[in-house]
Amino acid sequence: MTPYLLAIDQGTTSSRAIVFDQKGASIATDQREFTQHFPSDGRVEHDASEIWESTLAVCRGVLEKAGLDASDLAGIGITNQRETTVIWDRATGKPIHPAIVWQDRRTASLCTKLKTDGHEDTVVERTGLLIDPYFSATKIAWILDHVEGARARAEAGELAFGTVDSWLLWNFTGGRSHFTDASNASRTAVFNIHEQNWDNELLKLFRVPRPLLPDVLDSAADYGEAEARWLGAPVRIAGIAGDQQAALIGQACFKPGMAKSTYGTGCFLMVNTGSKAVRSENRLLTTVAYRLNGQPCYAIEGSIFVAGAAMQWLRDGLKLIGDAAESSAHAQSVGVDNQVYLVPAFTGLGAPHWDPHARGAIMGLTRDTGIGEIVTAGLQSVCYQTKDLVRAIQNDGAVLASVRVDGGMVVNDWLMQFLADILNVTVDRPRITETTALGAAYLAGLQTGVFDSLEQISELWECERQFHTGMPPALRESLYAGWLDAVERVCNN
Ligand SMILES: Nc1ncnc2c1ncn2[C@@H]1O[C@H](COP(=O)(O)OP(=O)(O)O)[C@@H](O)[C@H]1O
Ligand SMILES: O=P(O)(O)OC[C@H](O)CO
Repeated sequence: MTPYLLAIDQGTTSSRAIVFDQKGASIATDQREFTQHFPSDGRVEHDASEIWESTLAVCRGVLEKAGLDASDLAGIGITNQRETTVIWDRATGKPIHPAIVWQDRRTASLCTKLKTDGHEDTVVERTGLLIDPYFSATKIAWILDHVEGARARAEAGELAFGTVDSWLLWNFTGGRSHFTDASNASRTAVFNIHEQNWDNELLKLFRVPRPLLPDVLDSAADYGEAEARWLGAPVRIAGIAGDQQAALIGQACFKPGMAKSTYGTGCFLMVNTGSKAVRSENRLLTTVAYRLNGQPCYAIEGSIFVAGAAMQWLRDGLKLIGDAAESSAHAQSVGVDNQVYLVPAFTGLGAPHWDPHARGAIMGLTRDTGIGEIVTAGLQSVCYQTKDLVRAIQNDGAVLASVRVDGGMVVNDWLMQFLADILNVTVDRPRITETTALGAAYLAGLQTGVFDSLEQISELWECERQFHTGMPPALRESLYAGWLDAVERVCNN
């Protein structure tokens, strides 16, 4: 059997494809950024066709770079930005509206109304989520209410909804497969994570017609075949997971208590809770980490909307840096204790604050504040936000001895050291930081027989560097107290 696996990582800002071998080593990578559309305050859209075209381009590109043909692949694993909502016409395969991205806040007032009407408890109980514009359900309703005739067409079964995994699968299979996996379904707010099916009462509450929805499969499953016209030969699509869940798998966090934190556009901390769906008392989410052989494994998740996006804003919006990597030099010269706080609530605040109306701020400015202080505060905000999550997790009773990190930001040593310092938790950076794609490859590998078991996968994980705290407790406390004060000022709750 051919040992290569193609992982597609369709992220918020770029589409990536990586070929892995049977040892989990990456053979070649291809990546393409695509257009971000910000039509007005709080709105974020993608062109779903551009998502598909960029994905196809990187799949072709990576095979060329690896010097492989599609027939050399055992299978494809797809991982994706989650919650982002695409609705398309089943007959033409064309989207009826731009994709509404997970960061989009346009449904904030609808969410407030649903909360005021007392529905949040049912949603938390059944889905593990909260009522927030972040999740797909209100985005689906918004499209159906704003595209002429869409609601009637959805009821009549003429339209299909998908998160990005389903959209890519539909395109790869020429419209033959309309599926998603349990981890992606668990981010829609209409999937009952305990019963593992779409919840009729929630579908009614959010006004989501059942005929729109894909069937939900295990994360390692036979999803269909990518047609030969795309990559030159048919290839099995054998694994799907939301990108944060895929990172948990790529980090081999298979045992309860194991945690990973991913630093890309946003930051997502996840702790495996095994077969138990633990309900957070501190406004964290309960989610499906993965489902294998019909058995769901659950996780607690803290989601932060802006992490690397703050660096992008400093680079592209304020033009204070030419490149995200320049942030390290600024931070090294400024140091940790500069009293400037940047709260990057550009699209509201996620866990544990959940305030869609909050907006960003920079506080503590003095006459001698310069570019360095602001850039450093941007980096520090990522760590302070993680501390908010870790505190919530610890208040829920979890013991976090260490956290495995990944994502584009973790190459920044200064950031990783400050993270360990402020969390007072050991930070483990793996040798392979492309864990999201790796997780998708592992799922496809499990289904196609390239990998036998989760135990075998666990043995492939290797630590590249550990960061231990060296910060005096009093400094940690005073820095964090300043952050809490800054956050309180931007919240409207
Ligand atoms: N050296 C660095 N220091 C700080 N941030 C960085 C560094 N290198 C990249 N980044 C940030 O990491 C993010 C990219 O991470 P990535 O995991 O590719 O994101 P995504 O998957 O969300 O598109 C960008 O927001 C970028 O600003
Ligand atoms: O594209 P990323 O890596 O920022 O991840 C997006 C998340 O899946 C949103 O929930």
